[in-house]
Amino acid sequence: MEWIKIGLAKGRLLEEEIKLLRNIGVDCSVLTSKSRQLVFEIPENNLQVVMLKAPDVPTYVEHGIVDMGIVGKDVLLEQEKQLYEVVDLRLGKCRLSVAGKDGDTMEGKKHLRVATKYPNIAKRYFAEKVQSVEIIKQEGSVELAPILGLSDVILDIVETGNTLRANGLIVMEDVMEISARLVLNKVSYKTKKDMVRKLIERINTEVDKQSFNV
Ligand SMILES: Nc1ncnc2c1ncn2[C@@H]1O[C@H](COP(=O)(O)OP(=O)(O)OP(=O)(O)O)[C@@H](O)[C@H]1O
Ligand SMILES: O=P(O)(O)OC[C@H]1O[C@H](OP(=O)(O)OP(=O)(O)O)[C@H](O)[C@@H]1O
Repeated sequence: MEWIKIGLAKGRLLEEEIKLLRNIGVDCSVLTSKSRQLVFEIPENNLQVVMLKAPDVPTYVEHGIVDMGIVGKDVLLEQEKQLYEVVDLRLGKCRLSVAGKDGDTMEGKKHLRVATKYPNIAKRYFAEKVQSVEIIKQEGSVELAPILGLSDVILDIVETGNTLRANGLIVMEDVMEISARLVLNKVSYKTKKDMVRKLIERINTEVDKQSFNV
């Protein structure tokens, strides 16, 4: 049997990813079990599902270990892997923003210290603004950096704004809107064309239906 292999980001996007699969007719009962299993087979839908850490999704897709994957646009922009981005799934919506201490300004700063989990995005963003920067790579709790004096600003995800507010920070500039994307291995698109196209079509129809309902 020919399988379509799909890599899902197993963090905060997972629930919405599973809902999307369920809505296009995939039997997701095995995926909702609380087991530590990472690879699942759903033979009724010829689907193999692999649970990945979000930043690893593009790597597995680029190498063709999975045919397709679901991951945030932020991760795609940071990594710039060789793959096709085929559908904006309009889930996992948030923004990438530059934030700093309430009352601070970036104006007139000769050299700006930027703490972020997204060093490549930050480098490109500030280069375009012709702003000289020192990028300080973080793994999490990025909001701490300006509070404790490690950086002047952060470039990070903002969803509700709760984390910024709770730490006395404000958005200084919005960089871009983010949502999850369906991405495709370039070879799978050719070798599994019919299966892949059908799946993309079903996903597209479902995304349009959801957007219409909003
Ligand atoms: N409030 C948010 N914070 C972070 N990511 C968000 C948020 N809202 C939506 N996203 C999207 O979800 C993705 C985060 O998924 P991920 O699984 O890495 O998050 P996580 O559950 O915070 O994982 P971890 O704690 O391991 O970093 C981001 O790449 C982004 O596209
Ligand atoms: O605007 P909000 O709704 O508050 O969401 C944004 C926060 O969520 C994310 O952090 P996460 O929870 O992933 O923790 P982390 O600091 O470990 O990355 C992100 O890095 C922000 O800190």
